[in-house]
Amino acid sequence: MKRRDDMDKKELRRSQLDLLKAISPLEYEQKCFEIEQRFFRSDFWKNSEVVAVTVSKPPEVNTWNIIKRGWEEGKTICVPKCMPKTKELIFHELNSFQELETVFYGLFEPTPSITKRVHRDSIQSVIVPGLAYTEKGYRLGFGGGYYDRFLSGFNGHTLSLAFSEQLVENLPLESFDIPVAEIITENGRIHCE
Ligand SMILES: Nc1nc2c(c(=O)[nH]1)N(C=O)[C@@H](CNc1ccc(C(=O)N[C@@H](CCC(=O)O)C(=O)O)cc1)CN2
Ligand SMILES: Nc1ncnc2c1ncn2[C@@H]1O[C@H](COP(=O)(O)OP(=O)(O)OP(=O)(O)O)[C@@H](O)[C@H]1O
Repeated sequence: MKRRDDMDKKELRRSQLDLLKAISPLEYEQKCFEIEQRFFRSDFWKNSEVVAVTVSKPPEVNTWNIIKRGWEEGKTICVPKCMPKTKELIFHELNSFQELETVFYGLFEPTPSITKRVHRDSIQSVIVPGLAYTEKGYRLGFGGGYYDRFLSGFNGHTLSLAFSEQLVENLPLESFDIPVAEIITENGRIHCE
């Protein structure tokens, strides 16, 4: 039987996704632009040479321009690959969108045979994805527990990009949940620590 918190989370995921899907295309573009602009001005971005980021899929905040800007600025951009059996997340250096492949869930992942693996210790900063966040930086993800596992033992900087619609009063918290240090929305920056 599923635990009560898991059921809550499942419902929360569904309702957050519905909320995000209801953002109109023009509003989506504008908010993504504002989040991006604020992000590029942040110390997080300026001080990170090796950055881990997901390849976004709507209705998530768009990360494609961040990847491109990173390449322009000579940063090392690492993107995640899921290991479904162990629920482990590994990162590979991405230098072209053509190095991506679709493995499952309609998500883009690095093609392992043509990209170099980057170990966790070499990653300075991680942009952590999620569906909902509290102002303390706690996060509801897609449910794999991939980032919770990756972040336990990660000592670098963490940040999430979110629409203000993704900020919630509270979330069902569990012992393994690791908060992100800051959140950038179209309206401002939240310092969580
Ligand atoms: N763009 C993007 N890429 C990303 C993430 C993300 O949030 N956004 N991830 C962030 O972690 C990882 C992928 N996360 C995943 C999380 C769960 C499942 C999955 O298989 N889910 C179950 C349902 C789980 C549930 O609802 O309880 C399934 O579909 O069977 C797949 C991928 C890595 N890449
Ligand atoms: N550090 C960990 N060690 C072992 N199991 C974990 C850890 N973190 C999470 N899990 C397991 O992973 C499952 C999914 O966790 P959770 O619902 O918190 O995922 P999520 O935060 O929504 O997803 P993600 O971290 O991928 O964005 C849970 O059943 C949990 O037991």
